[in-house]
Amino acid sequence: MERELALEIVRVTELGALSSARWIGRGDKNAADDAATTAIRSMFDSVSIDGTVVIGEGEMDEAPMLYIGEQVGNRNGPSVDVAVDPLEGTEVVACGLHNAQSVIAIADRGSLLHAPDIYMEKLACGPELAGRLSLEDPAETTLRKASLITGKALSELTVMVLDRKRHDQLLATLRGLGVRVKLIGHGDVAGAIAAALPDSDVDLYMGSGGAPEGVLAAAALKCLGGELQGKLLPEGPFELQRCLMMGIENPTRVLSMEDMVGTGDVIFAATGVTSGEFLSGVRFIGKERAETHSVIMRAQSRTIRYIRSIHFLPGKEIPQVTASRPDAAFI
Ligand SMILES: O=P(O)(O)OC[C@H]1O[C@](O)(COP(=O)(O)O)[C@@H](O)[C@@H]1O
Repeated sequence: MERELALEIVRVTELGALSSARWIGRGDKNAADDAATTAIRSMFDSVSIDGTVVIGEGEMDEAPMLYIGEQVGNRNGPSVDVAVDPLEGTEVVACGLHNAQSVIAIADRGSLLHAPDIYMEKLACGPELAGRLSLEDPAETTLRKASLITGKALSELTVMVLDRKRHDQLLATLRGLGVRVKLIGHGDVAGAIAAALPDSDVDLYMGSGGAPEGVLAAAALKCLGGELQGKLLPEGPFELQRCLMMGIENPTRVLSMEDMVGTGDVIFAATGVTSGEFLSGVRFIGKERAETHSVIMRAQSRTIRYIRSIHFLPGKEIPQVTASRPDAAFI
């Protein structure tokens, strides 16, 4: 993949973020998601790829746009798989909370795992720990190994975890060991990435979240030299069947980076919608301008590029919040 493609991709996440940011704090997560999806779908038409969505807004019968199998791009470029979450953190935007992003990863055709929309157990870490931990180990063993490898005392390790009831047992173990726990309300793509950024204070990301988000995070971690191991958690025969239909033969085995993102090049881009672990959110400046913060990374070079953009809004197709919404009077 040409490196210039990274810049084309980040333009797409920027527009997704700008469009959904109009909906911050308006209590309407579907409208926020629709705005990002519509913007990203239209912007993809100008991107120089022959892309197929493998992770998107759902199956063709569930989603009008960015559905699994949809062709995107202007066909004037490489054949790639596309994983896209137009708005990672729909609830976050609806409630005006932290950690929402527009996220896209592209990789050579056939590289990205077709992950069903079910939960996945995740263990993510940075380059120092990559290849040296196992999701099969109990949490305590993982922490003790991490402590030995990094030379940090258990009390100096920081683990990021989604704040969910289902993680009570994990949290009890971590607290019992004396490690520092950073809880996040939503947005585990950013959470997993935090474990691998060179300037981050997070050592590990642990716990379960969405499987599609797991693949997106794995794409980012590949660009950072980190690792994400995942284990799908199908609940009941329907979800199990869904895994099989998506070509995952043994749905409960541990999935490696290679299983999730292949061995070739990957480009990952994200733009903050609300401020989070490593990206600031959209800031509207007066009536005509808005500022965005994005990251673009490429596995081949492992450069991490942060882009701050000041957009001139009249020149962009950003859907307005419609007058029928309760707070439209303030727009
Ligand atoms: O809220 P749950 O059911 O625990 O699911 C966790 C998932 O939800 C998120 O926090 C937000 O997902 P959405 O964008 O679908 O709202 C993900 O980052 C995470 O993987």
